[in-house]
Amino acid sequence: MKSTSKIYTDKDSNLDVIKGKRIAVLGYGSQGRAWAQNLRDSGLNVVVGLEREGKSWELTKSDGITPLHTKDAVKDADIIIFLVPDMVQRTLWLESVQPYMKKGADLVFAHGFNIHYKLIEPPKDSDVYMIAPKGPGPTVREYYKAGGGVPALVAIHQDVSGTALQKALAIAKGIGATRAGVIPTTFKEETETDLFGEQVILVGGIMELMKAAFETLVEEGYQPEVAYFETINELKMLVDLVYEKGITGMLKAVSDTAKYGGMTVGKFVINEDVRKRMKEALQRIKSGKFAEEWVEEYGRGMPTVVNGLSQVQNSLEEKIGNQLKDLIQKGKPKS
Ligand SMILES: NC(=O)C1=CN([C@@H]2O[C@H](COP(=O)(O)OP(=O)(O)OC[C@H]3O[C@@H](n4cnc5c(N)ncnc54)[C@H](O)[C@@H]3O)[C@@H](O)[C@H]2O)C=CC1
Ligand SMILES: CC(=O)[C@](C)(O)C(=O)O
Ligand SMILES: [Mg+2]
Ligand SMILES: [Mg+2]
Repeated sequence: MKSTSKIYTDKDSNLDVIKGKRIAVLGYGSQGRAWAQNLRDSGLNVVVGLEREGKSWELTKSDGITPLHTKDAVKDADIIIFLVPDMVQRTLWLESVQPYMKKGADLVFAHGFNIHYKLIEPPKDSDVYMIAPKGPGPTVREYYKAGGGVPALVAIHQDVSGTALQKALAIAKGIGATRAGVIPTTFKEETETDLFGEQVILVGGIMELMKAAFETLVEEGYQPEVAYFETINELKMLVDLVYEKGITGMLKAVSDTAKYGGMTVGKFVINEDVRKRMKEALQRIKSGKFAEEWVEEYGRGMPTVVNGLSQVQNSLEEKIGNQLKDLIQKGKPKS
């Protein structure tokens, strides 16, 4: 184990290093919309670069930010931030950024995928760095507006100017991340851990665990509504406890019966075999096999993602969840 050498906060970062510099945020989706608005509200000079005048274009304007065609946005930009989907970045780079950008402009990422797997090979005279928020875009915006911030990782791939870290921390401050904390990492560590996290726990692991538990109860004849509350809806309340008070806090809030059952049966279900598979999943990420497979899937129009989404949408648990939605919302505290 090697712990972090430093956690950066507001006092380690200074917006002045990038004040007045022209920042082009490419893409206006989950992260792009949050970053552009947070950076603008932090007093920085932001434009948004988009390929087409469609939905994102209109949204940008209605949020009070100037949308430009990508090539016009990058033309005068000092800092170019890639916030389009990972699989779109290479083509965007080759067709609309590289030929038009100012020599030596900074290239900035929110995830290391394209640099780490060498889908983008940046020019030698650019600073290349990453600020990777550890949370979804809408949360990055929501926390910032409320005076807080979502924690992030920073990494430097190329530091030609000698000031890449200061600039990365200034952007982290501009999006609110230093109000929480920013941990230094490498493109390799961020990419591999981010992919691992979303595959085995945050997205893949939790989703399959919820589905498997729900279906087990329903197959055994229990009412789907009861199964939904038990295996899907209540998860948020327990995760919230972990978020606020740690695993210990969660354990203290549940009954002794749940503590005993959880401690013994948890290990029986999530056993050594599961850990072996987690290692296998990590191995596929480290070897580049996962990246290769994903690039190929994307090239075929993402059939697995499209079909998977429609299967989830049409599943019994989603139907039950939708039926119970009003009732669940009614019980939530109004804040
Ligand atoms: N979604 C998230 O919460 C997180 C995302 N990231 C990273 O942030 C980056 C952006 O991801 P998201 O915000 O999820 O992207 P997204 O999928 O929300 O981006 C959509 C936006 O990208 C643009 N776009 C989409 N397709 C395009 C195309 N074919 N050509 C040109 N522009 C196109 C449009 O402006 C659209 O609004 C990625 O590197 C991702 O790994 C990092 C942390 C969390
Ligand atoms: C939200 C986030 O951090 C993820 C799961 O890694 C992603 O959306 O790629
Ligand atoms: Mg992530
Ligand atoms: Mg991710």
